[in-house]
Amino acid sequence: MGEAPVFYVENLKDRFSNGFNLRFKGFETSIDVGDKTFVIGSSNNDSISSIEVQIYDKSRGKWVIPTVLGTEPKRYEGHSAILLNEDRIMVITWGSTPDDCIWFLEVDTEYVKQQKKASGTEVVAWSKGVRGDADKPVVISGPSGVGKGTLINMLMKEFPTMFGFSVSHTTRAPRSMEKNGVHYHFTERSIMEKDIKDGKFLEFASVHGNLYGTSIEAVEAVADSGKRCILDIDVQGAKSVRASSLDAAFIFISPPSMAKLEERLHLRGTETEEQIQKRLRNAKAEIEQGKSSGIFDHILCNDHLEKCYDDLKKLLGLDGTTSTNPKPSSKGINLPSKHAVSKINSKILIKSETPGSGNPSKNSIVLDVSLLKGGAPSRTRGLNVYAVDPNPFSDSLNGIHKLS
Ligand SMILES: Nc1ncnc2c1ncn2[C@@H]1O[C@H](COP(=O)(O)OP(=O)(O)OP(=O)(O)O)[C@@H](O)[C@H]1O
Ligand SMILES: Nc1nc2c(ncn2[C@@H]2O[C@H](COP(=O)(O)O)[C@@H](O)[C@H]2O)c(=O)[nH]1
Repeated sequence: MGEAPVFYVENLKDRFSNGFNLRFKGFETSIDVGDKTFVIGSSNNDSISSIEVQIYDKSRGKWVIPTVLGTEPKRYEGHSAILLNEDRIMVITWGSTPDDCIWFLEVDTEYVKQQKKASGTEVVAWSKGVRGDADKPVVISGPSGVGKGTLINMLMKEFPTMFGFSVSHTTRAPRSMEKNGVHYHFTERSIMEKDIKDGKFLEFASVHGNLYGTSIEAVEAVADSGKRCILDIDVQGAKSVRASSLDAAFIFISPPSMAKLEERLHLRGTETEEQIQKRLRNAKAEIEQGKSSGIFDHILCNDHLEKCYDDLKKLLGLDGTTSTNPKPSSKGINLPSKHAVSKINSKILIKSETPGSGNPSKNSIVLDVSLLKGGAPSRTRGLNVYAVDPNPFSDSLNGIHKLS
């Protein structure tokens, strides 16, 4: 069954020819969501062009400038926009690189609703689209010394192209073998506190007397590399991530006994006796919470390391029953710079607006958004992009033949 293509992009200048004082100097699009019109426009200041958002509240007849969360798209020549699921606007920037051209402005997702409630203001949030099928992040938690880091290192060594580590920030001093930017971003408390206040952290917690936290940027960096993100965080952090809109798998590692945990901390030799005792006191509460709070999807006991590692791999589908070959990549496909966008079901057709510009496979692209995962406050994953051979007799996607 063919359906009429839906093209929501309208030019505000045609629609509101007078009366509204938009501060955009260049290109803008407007999208209606319920009783609000979201106007996305370029504001040019000499060399830099970035995207800004204004909302027209039709029921109140008022313009609102929302709080904009997340990193917004940079430098573009123009953009197309289309509404998805009544809660996010897909923005395709013109002339950006393949890795940087698909963005989502979330206007009514769970995350945005939470932020609106918390701030009492109008909020929208940017999330960059990442091509491909990277699986959801994995949160690994458990008491200090249980072996989280050891298990994660084994995983990253065996599957280097599959997993990426979310490098946390901490105010604790580096251990002798630890490198800044690799094991942690070692930082001063005042700087970290300011960044937390500025909304740069997905979660943070005071752990054993120091501040630890996962920046949104750390998780985004892994998603951008196309890898599955692994977070090594304490139980309080896991609880915060669980309450956030980051869709993740939560695994708790428990020790075989407190005596074994103490022995491991002593053998590791990275803390003073006083610090070890503090970590052991905290461990009791963490184990209780880990096992009973319902935060975690899975609990693994790290008694014998190899056995625990095998169990972890099974949980992650890496026990040989699932292919670990890299999934086909759509990373290299360029979107036509100036284009028209239409939507049928979960497929967005992008057609070049530059006539006679050569190979049709370069001009017509389909974005399949049926498997979107994640979103603000991190990346939106699961975007599949392919070139198509458009049927010249039909504007509907029924006539499209996949090329790649
Ligand atoms: N199953 C195991 N049996 C014996 N020793 C282990 C086992 N797993 C890990 N270890 C050892 O225990 C010590 C603590 O492990 P690791 O540093 O990985 O713990 P962690 O959970 O990451 O701790 P922290 O939260 O403090 O960073 C290390 O010396 C490691 O080699
Ligand atoms: N809530 C968070 N906890 C974190 C983060 N990074 C690490 N951790 C946890 O802290 C303790 C101690 O770590 P150590 O390196 O000092 O031994 C451990 O349980 C980690 O899981 C974070 O970003 N957020």
